[in-house]
Amino acid sequence: MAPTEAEQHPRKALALALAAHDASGRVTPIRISRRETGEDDVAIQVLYCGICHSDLHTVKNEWRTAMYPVVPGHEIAGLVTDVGKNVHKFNVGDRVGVGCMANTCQSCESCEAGLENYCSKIVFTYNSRDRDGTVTCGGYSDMVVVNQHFVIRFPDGMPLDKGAPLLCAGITVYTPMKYHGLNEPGKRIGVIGLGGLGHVAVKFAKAFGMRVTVISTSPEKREEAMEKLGADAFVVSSDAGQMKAAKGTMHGIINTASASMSMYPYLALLKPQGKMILLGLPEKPLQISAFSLVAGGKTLAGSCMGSIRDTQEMMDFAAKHELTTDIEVVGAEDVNDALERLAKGDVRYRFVIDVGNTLVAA
Ligand SMILES: NC(=O)C1=CN([C@@H]2O[C@H](COP(=O)(O)OP(=O)(O)OC[C@H]3O[C@@H](n4cnc5c(N)ncnc54)[C@H](OP(=O)(O)O)[C@@H]3O)[C@@H](O)[C@H]2O)C=CC1
Ligand SMILES: O=C/C=C/c1ccc(O)c(O)c1
Ligand SMILES: [Zn+2]
Ligand SMILES: [Zn+2]
Repeated sequence: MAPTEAEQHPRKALALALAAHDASGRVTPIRISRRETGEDDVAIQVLYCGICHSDLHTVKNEWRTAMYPVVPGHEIAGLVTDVGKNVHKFNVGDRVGVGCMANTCQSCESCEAGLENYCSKIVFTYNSRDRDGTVTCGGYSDMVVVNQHFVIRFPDGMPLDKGAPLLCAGITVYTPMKYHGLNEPGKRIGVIGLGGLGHVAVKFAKAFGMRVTVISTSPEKREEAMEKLGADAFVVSSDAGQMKAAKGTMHGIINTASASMSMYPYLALLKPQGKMILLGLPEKPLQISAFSLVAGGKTLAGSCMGSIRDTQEMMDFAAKHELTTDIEVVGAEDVNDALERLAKGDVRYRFVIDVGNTLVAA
């Protein structure tokens, strides 16, 4: 494997990674450089990394932002291998994780308010311009080096493989539930899209004591949604009768659909003054009529990932409730197959790469 031009850190450690090189989205093994562990850094041996639909949008350049070669992965779980001299919170051997953010300015209004996820200078974990001018590489890689502020502690007893997807999918659904009052026992919440984010949304909503309706394009997910995940109701969005029966029943909806949609039938499911929180980031615009919001005094909001403080809170809440994710573990050699299956919705409900055992030099 030839070193690539991504090997540009002046003081560096070499790492093995899977990178996409063009909009086919196919990944191949490459060597990349990581900066040496800085004073405030934590070096982590990656053992597991979830495959988020954002990885797929990015490697296929659906958001027109790809800076190839792209090394995706922001649901990273592993072990600390080295810490900088200013790091006192973590020790070698600790079980840790990294989510969507690798750095922020830590001084703007959002950062000061503990909402780093809305920092205008955010450095995403991958495909983002880092402070030193290099492009960040994510967790489809055997090691990462991250500023200590962005490292999350795995609670005792939470498995690294099933816990990894909480670092993006988990915090992304937990945050809007917390900030929009969609965590109150007895309230009825809808979850659009039973995928990586959606299935975790159902689990958090049930842990909060809510009544949950899944709104899905996939009738075959009904039984599992209700019997395994604990959803209280399941509505097939293409079934006009089911959608009509569910009209006006929901206090809030968490919308995780990865593809564009007409919002009209979904907004009709909200009670008056209900809220829909958009999480999905489809490449094409959504269709929406003003009447579907104005007439019922409804709110349409967006939410992006979550703060570091909330991520740790979410992990601790999940551990307390024995809440993890439903995963299919794949080897590094099967990541392209997994990406193709994710594009088709053929996963229950998150692929997680067994990086530690399978991403090894040939
Ligand atoms: N806001 C944020 O901070 C974040 C946003 N995201 C974005 O959220 C989206 C979901 O991510 P993830 O859960 O990983 O993706 P998944 O592919 O795992 O799940 C998406 C689900 O959306 C549903 N869906 C697909 N197409 C349509 C459609 N045309 N109409 C309605 N529903 C549809 C499917 O569920 P079903 O079969 O039940 O219909 C599918 O399983 C992505 O766009 C991702 O980029 C991800 C993380 C953070
Ligand atoms: O999977 C999470 C991705 C979130 C995200 C939000 C906003 C944005 O511009 C991105 O590139 C990614
Ligand atoms: Zn993600
Ligand atoms: Zn900031």
